[in-house]
Amino acid sequence: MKIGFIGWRGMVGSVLLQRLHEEGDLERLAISLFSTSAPGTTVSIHGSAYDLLDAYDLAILSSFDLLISTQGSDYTKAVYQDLRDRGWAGFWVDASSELRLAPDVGLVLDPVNLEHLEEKIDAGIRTFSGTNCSVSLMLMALGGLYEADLVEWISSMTYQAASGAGAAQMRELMFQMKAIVDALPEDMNETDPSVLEIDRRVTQTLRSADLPVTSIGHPLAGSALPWIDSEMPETGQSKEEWKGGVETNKVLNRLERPVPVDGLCIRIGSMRCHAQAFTIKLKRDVAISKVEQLLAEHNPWVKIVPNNKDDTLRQLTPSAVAGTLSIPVGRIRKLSAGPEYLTAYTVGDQLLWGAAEPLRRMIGIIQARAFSS
Ligand SMILES: NC(=O)C1=CN([C@@H]2O[C@H](COP(=O)(O)OP(=O)(O)OC[C@H]3O[C@@H](n4cnc5c(N)ncnc54)[C@H](OP(=O)(O)O)[C@@H]3O)[C@@H](O)[C@H]2O)C=CC1
Ligand SMILES: N[C@@H](CC(=O)OP(=O)(O)O)C(=O)O
Repeated sequence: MKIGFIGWRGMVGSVLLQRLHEEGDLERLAISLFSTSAPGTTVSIHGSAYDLLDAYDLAILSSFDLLISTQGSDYTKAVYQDLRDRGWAGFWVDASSELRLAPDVGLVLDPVNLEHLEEKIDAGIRTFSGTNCSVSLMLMALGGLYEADLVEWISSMTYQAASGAGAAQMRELMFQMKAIVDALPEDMNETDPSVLEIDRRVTQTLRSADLPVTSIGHPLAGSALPWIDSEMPETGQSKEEWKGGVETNKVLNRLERPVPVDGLCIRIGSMRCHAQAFTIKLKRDVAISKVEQLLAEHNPWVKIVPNNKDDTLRQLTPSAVAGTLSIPVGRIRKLSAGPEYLTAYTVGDQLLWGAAEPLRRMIGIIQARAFSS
């Protein structure tokens, strides 16, 4: 199987490259790298030299059996249809949202929908997309409840990291934090200035025209932004909130009889971990011990965090989870609204399970299903 990778230099792409290297896939699969900006040059990555191929050369692209793109929607728009129009029948695996909702495109999240993905490959589907990061992370965390068909509806309130908006936003978040710190006296000690003076300076900095906001658009450090992505017509939802419902049901192959998923999506000053607080209406009263068992048994990455203060604050935070594949789920308890109302909270690295890891695993699934003799 001849594999080409476009977008390896970007944020999602470099995390994918790192994972391919860690798993030995990079060397074992002899992957070729493409570039939109510097074709013809040679780069050295993880000890191997790569001659970069031209990411806009349709003849070269169409000589590959599998193309994996983390280059973004604009690139997909620019080449994907032209490739298909010239008869290319290889596999296209894409991180962007460009093709996700097309009927003949599968959404990749194999710990949740492996059988469905295999059926699609067998049925001749050759285009697959990664799912929205909040959706992937929610399904990794709550897959056990969906699998047991216990979910009547879910409200998901998200706390999303800067990385979901892009590398420039992650950098700008740090510059905003620096501007805040720079506004405080250098010789500040435990008592001087007063906390009210500190607060005054912080607020003044956040409202200042000098605060760097070119990428994020607004102060995010020391603040929170309750709108992610564009506005959807009529419903009042942000596009990120809308994706929560549609993409969840597409991953679960339930577009005909969808489970309602809705809530507010909030950008916070976390670097690369999204957190989500769920209110779940169960179809029936299920004991907490059973809920925990279903969640824990669903996949090897989900981890139940006991609902106490110490475990929660040690294990269920972006600082504990960033850079790992772990999907901790905690704060699991029944709400006072009634025995069918459950709450839970999860944290996940949005560049790993939220973006790169499902794509990496899809390479192996395609190889096993379509290329093993
Ligand atoms: N499924 C999911 O959950 C998520 C998906 N995404 C999607 O993944 C796609 C890629 O996003 P992201 O990784 O943030 O894109 P980036 O902007 O980080 O990278 C995209 C491309 O930009 C080019 N580039 C230009 N300047 C630089 C630079 N200084 N450093 C690195 N690359 C540079 C590179 O192309 P070249 O080498 O050819 O010049 C690179 O491949 C998007 O469609 C995004 O929506 C993002 C987050 C989560
Ligand atoms: N929109 C997500 C990132 C993401 O997954 O985007 P997309 O659905 O376009 O892949 C965020 O900002 O956190």
